[in-house]
Amino acid sequence: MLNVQQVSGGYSSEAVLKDISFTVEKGELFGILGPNGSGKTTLLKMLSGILPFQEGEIEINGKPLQEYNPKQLARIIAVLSQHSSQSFSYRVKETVSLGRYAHQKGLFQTWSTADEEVVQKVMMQIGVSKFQNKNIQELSGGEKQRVFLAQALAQEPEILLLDEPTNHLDLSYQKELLDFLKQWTSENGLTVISIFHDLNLAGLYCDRLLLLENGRINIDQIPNEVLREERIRDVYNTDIQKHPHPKVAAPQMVLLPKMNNEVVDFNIDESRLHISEEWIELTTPIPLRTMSSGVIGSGTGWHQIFVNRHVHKDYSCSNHRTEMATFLKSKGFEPSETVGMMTAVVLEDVVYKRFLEEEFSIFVVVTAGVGNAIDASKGELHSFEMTPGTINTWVFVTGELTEEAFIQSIMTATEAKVKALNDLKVKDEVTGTIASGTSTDSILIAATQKGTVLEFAGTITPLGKLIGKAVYQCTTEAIQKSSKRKQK
Ligand SMILES: Nc1ncnc2c1ncn2[C@@H]1O[C@H](COP(=O)(O)OP(=O)(O)OP(=O)(O)O)[C@@H](O)[C@H]1O
Repeated sequence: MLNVQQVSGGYSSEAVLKDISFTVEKGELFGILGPNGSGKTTLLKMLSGILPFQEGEIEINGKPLQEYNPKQLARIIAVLSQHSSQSFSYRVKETVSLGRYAHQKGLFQTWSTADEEVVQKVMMQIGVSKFQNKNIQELSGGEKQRVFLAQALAQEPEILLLDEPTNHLDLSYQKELLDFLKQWTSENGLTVISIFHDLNLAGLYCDRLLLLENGRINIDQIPNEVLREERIRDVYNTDIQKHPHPKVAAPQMVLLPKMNNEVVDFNIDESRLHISEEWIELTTPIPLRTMSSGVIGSGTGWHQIFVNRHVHKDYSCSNHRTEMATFLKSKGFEPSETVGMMTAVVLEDVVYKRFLEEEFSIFVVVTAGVGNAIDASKGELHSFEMTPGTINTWVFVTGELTEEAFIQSIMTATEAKVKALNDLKVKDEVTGTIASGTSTDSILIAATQKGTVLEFAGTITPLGKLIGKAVYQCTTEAIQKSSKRKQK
């Protein structure tokens, strides 16, 4: 549909764009990225035919751009630039109707029924019909943007060129506009070429991205390939990190603000632990990076309060998250800052241990009972039942863990727990075999993310060795304590 071959050019003798080649297929949502001054707007101007280029060729549907006259070009390409400062005093419908200019025929450019139909349809689709009789000056920035989009679409173009379309739009309008453009590309075959400053929106919506750097193409590829950490860090000269979007298979980049990585001068030990009959609590002076399976605060996050709450073994788990959040609030804990777990174990039987290495320390807290012990390899012989957690393991680390180390910490802690059950010969009562855990165990790994970088936490790494030893000892002692209590 659009073919750009070895285009170079700019505003004077010195070329702004150098040797640009790419193609865009019909129905693609194609994003143009690049730092300030890299040539994005210049490229868009050349594609729309308003800025001549000195070398190369731009073809639309196989025909060179220069061979189209302005009216022919306007039937193929519509441009939505940043209109926010435009001050024409037209009514909304008149503004949208200007988009029909290229389609009007004859000497007097008469307004046809077809023109009226297109304008009405587009206004309805974009949601501007309701203020069609208002003066455009009376609209908000977001509403104006929608009117100009309606004008561009009333042109019934094959290609829509956009210069930062989401600029000035609030979150919900950004999403609405891009959802809408995406829908038009897939349903109506519209080709959209748009400049983006927001890499995350580009990554989320575009089929392909072209990254410009100093007037040249750095890469023209799918978003996941273009939005690589090293590349974006180099081209934009800033510190960023890439993460997967939580719901969609799209890359997301987060900025890393300048941080002071001062050594933490607080310990995580028993002095921070408060144990009552109702709950065990540990609070830290700064939020810790967490990975957990808690009822509240599960997944990865940053949390400052850690609560292990005692509930009766017949606790109804039908609405446990809401009930737990209400409980936390009633005790003065902010649920968004808390990792909260539940256990039917008597909290007095908690076991905790702290181990120190030269550069880091760990503090492990375990509550354990084995009333519903299960052999994980034979779980299928059990019916599914939600019961409050029985072995709850907390691992606090003063150090900076990589993502890898977080996951390995969970593995190491789990392996140590399984070994403790194995050595104590805890049995799965249904299968009669050695149990590997209980049906609702929970785990928390929480790290200060300051000080020593701990890259790994496998069983023979410095961190893994401590986690394995501490979890094994704590779990063993906690099971022994609760078993003794049962025997009494
Ligand atoms: N009308 C003009 N006359 C002369 N030089 C220009 C003109 N417009 C832009 N330039 C120069 O061309 C280069 C590329 O500008 P362009 O506007 O294409 O960059 P951009 O990537 O769109 O930047 P931004 O992200 O800041 O909008 C810049 O060095 C700029 O100074």
